[in-house]
Amino acid sequence: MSIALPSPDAPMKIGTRGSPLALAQAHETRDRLAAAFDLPVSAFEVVKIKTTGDAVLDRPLKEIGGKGLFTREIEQALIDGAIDIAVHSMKDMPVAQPEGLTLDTYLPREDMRDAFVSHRHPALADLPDGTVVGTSSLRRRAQLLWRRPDLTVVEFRGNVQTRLRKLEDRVADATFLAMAGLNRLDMAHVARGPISPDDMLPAVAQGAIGIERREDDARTADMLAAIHDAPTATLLAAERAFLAELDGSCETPIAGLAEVHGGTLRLRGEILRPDGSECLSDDARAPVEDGPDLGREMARKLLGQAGPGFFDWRAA
Ligand SMILES: NCc1[nH]cc(CCC(=O)O)c1CC(=O)O
Repeated sequence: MSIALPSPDAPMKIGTRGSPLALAQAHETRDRLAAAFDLPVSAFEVVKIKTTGDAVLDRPLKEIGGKGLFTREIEQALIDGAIDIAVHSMKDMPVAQPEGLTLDTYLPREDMRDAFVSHRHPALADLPDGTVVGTSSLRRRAQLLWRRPDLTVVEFRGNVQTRLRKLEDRVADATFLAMAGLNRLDMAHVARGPISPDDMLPAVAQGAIGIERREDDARTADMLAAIHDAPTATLLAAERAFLAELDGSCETPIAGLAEVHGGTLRLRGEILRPDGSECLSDDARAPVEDGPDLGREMARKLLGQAGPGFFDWRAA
């Protein structure tokens, strides 16, 4: 196989959102590609793209609505040929991609756990009755209220830096962030520590970076194959099959986590009512290659337990 590699004169264009975390993820992708092909980083150009989700900061995400809030403009740039690859947090990605695009390259998964962040309280378990916590994640809100109905949850939008400032301003006394994001920003020190998945099951695909390309772009496909992490793909195949069968989007409180130990895949899944009044969960094991089947089965089982009405609030 011989492929024409990108060069400083004809760089590969890497599309990304402009947030510090998105840029860190784009740079990690660039550095892995440069290392794999012994290219200078100047053979790559990082192109910042503003999305609807970045532009609208004054409303809760669920009100702006729609799938692909943080991805639509980036995927359009890919389709238009303005960029060659797009780097995404897999947890923000819908299960299906637009016609003509492929999303099947993953970097090695970072820490998939949520982090507890608070200036005033050392741990989630120590939060006094009635503490005000901030999150814009429907999943974290529902999980917190399920375990701790006494807590007051307030909307907390913005990037990591914005959220930390809101804690300082005492808009809330604790918040939750993905460990992966903090690690990639070299900001793990702002967390009191990771939260065990037993206490807060992470979002499907949390901590994984995915790289999207045009389906018919063979050179890019060949290059991406060199940095793809197959173990991460195994985990995400199970988790995203679970999500797909639930027809999940960012409007639905869903959690899912796959892990492989000794050749066996363990999948934990959870669906909740947004107000935390009900939580349905499952925990099952299967041979590694059966992860997607296990994900679909688990989703159907939970949907069966939920019965009609569980997701009715979505229609409102
Ligand atoms: N919804 C925003 C988002 N998308 C991905 C991450 C973190 C990185 C990751 O999970 O890979 C975050 C921020 C957060 O949850 O703290």
